[in-house]
Amino acid sequence: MDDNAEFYKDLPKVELHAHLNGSVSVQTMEKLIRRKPHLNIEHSMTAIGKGQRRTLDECFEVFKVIHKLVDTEEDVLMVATDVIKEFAADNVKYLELRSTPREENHTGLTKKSYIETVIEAIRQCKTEGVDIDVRFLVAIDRRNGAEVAMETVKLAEEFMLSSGGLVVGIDLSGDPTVGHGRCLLPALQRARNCGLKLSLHMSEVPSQLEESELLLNLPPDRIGHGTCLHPEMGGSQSLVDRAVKGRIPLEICLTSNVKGQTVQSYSQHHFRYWYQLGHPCVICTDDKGVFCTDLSQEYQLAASAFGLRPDAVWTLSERAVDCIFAGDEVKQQLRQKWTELKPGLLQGAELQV
Ligand SMILES: CC(C)=CCNc1ncnc2c1ncn2[C@@H]1O[C@H](COP(=O)(O)O)[C@@H](O)[C@H]1O
Ligand SMILES: [Zn+2]
Repeated sequence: MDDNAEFYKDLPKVELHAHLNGSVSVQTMEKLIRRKPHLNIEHSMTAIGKGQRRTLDECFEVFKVIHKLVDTEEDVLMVATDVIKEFAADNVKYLELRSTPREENHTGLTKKSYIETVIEAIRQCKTEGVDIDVRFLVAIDRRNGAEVAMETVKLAEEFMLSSGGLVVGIDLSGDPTVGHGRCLLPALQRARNCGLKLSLHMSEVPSQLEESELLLNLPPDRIGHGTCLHPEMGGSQSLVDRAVKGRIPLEICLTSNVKGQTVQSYSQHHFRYWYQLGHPCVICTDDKGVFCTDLSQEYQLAASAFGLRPDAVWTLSERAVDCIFAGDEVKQQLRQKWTELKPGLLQGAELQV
C-alpha cells in the first residue's frame, strides 16, 4: 500500500497551513532566478533536499533569500498563481494560503498592494476555472513586534470586509525563538473580536509554556505545529487539556518538523500522540517548496509512519473539512465532493492493501 502513490495523489485534500513564499516550487524558483541573475542565487540556497536537515536558524535564512527573489507585485502574482495551480494539480480542493505582507521601498511594493496581488492571483485562478477554493490568511511575523502586528490586523480587517470572503483570518508565524507572544495579544484579541479567525504557530520549540498558555487563552481557532505542547516534549498536561477541551485542531507538518529538527523522526512525531487522543489533526505541508514535498507525500508519509490504512487516511482528509475557516456553505460543498469521490477511490485502494 505504501508504494501506492496514486491513491494519495487522487485523494481529495484540504491544505490549511501553507506559507506562500515557502511554497515556491523549483520551476517557479527557476523563473525568479532568471528574472534576477544579479542576485547570484542558486537553488541550493532556497530548498532543503531529501535526507537533508537544517537548524531552525538555517531554515529561516532560506526565507530571507526567497524574499530577495520575490520583491515586486509581478513576482508575488506569479508566485501565488503558480502555487495555487500546483496545489490544485495535487488534488487539493480547498487551500488556505498564508503570507506576511511586505513592503519593498525599491520596487514600490506596499503591504496593501501585496495583499491585493495575492487576492488578484486567487481571482485569476478562479476565472481560469482552476478546480480549487482558495482563501487567504494575513500573517503576522512575530519578529516585528506589537505595532506592526496591530497594523497587520487592521489591514486584514479591511480586506476581510472588501474581498468577498477571501481573507478569512490571521496567522501568527516567524522565528519562534524571537520575540514573545505576550506583546502581540492586543492585536490578536482585536482580530478575534472583528471576526478574523486565528491560526497561531504555538510551541514549535520547547520552553514556550508561558506564551502557549497566553495564546491558548485567546483562544485560537487552530494551532500550528503544537510540537512541544505535551508533557513529554516539555509542555504540560494543562496545555494539552486546554487544547483538547476546546477541540482546537492541530495543523501537522511532518517533513517541516523533521527537516527543521524540532522532531527527531517521522515515527516520533507528535501526530501519534494527538491522533491517539482522537484530537482533530490536519496534515499540511508548511513550506512545500523549501522542504521539497507536497500534500500527497505528507499523507503518504503519515500513513507509512503510523500504519494508517486507506480508510483511515480517507477519514483524515475528510475531517480536515471540519477545520476550514470558510463558512458552512463551503464545508457542505466540500463534503459533497468527498462523498462523490469516495466509492471509486477507496474500493480501488482497499483491493491493493
Ligand atoms: C524554519 C522552519 C523549520 C520552518 C517551518 N516553520 C515555520 N515556523 C514559523 N514561521 C514560518 C515557518 N515557515 C514559514 N514561516 C513564516 O513564513 C514566512 C515565509 O512565507 P511568507 O513570506 O509569509 O509568504 C517566513 O518568513 C516565516 O515568517
Ligand atoms: Zn508554518
